[in-house]
Amino acid sequence: MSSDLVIDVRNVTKHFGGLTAVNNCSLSVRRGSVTGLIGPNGAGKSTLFNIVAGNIVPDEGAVIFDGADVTGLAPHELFRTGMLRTFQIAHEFSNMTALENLMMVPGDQPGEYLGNAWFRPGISKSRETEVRKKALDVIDFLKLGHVRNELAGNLSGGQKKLLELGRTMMVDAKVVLLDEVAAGVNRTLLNDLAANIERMNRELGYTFFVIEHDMDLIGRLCDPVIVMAQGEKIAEGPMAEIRANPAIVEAYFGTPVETA
Ligand SMILES: Nc1ncnc2c1ncn2[C@@H]1O[C@H](COP(=O)(O)OP(=O)(O)OP(=O)(O)O)[C@@H](O)[C@H]1O
Repeated sequence: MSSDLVIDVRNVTKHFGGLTAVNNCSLSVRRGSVTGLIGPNGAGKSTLFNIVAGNIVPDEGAVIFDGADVTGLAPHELFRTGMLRTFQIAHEFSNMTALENLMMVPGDQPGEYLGNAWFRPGISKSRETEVRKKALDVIDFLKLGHVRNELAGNLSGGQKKLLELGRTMMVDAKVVLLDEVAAGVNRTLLNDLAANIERMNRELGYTFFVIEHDMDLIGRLCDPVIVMAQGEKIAEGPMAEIRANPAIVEAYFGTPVETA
């Protein structure tokens, strides 16, 4: 075990019936890195990601998070250890403002929410003030001040993604799992989103593990990039190296990966 590794996937295998989606796969995410996971369709990326996030229990192998074996823990249990996956803002939250959404991030206890005395009559005023201040800091960091009182349901696709990122900042995640963050976001907002991920990483020290089909985004954000194919890790390195490896590009992408 190395304290440098925040996620350490060891010899993980997952079968679906007769199909081996993840095959004795080992990979790790270094603390402070933005690590990308790429590979062709059906390579096993989502399955591996779901195993790390606690949504799927592997048949074999272990997931070590921050030095502790977390194999088989449910997502809410992982949440409490500091591993967070961004999800689309749930439907019931779309009628709350951006600021309220941040204040509704779960706290340490199951069923507990950090903020908003309206939902938790017992919450102390000072606690609510503290959570509100934190939410405002997050809004400020992500430059969402102009929409802080806008209902989340009315935000643009990119603004919603920023708000999802903001929710991870409310609980000081040790690692953020980002799943297809570019999907449905236009280029301009994607730039904004990428810049914020970079700032969270460089200025605040967040670690990211990113699964993404957008190679430009992967190239911009991630180092290292891990390549999976047929359930196994086949390469790891800076995107420039991955792109320059004709065997990987041709065998696993079919066509050369365009340079950003
Ligand atoms: N719940 C499931 N039941 C049965 N087979 C599954 C299940 N989930 C994934 N698979 C299969 O496992 C293999 C790996 O799928 P997975 O979704 O992990 O790949 P991926 O690399 O994420 O692909 P994509 O880039 O297309 O999302 C595929 O052959 C897929 O059909």
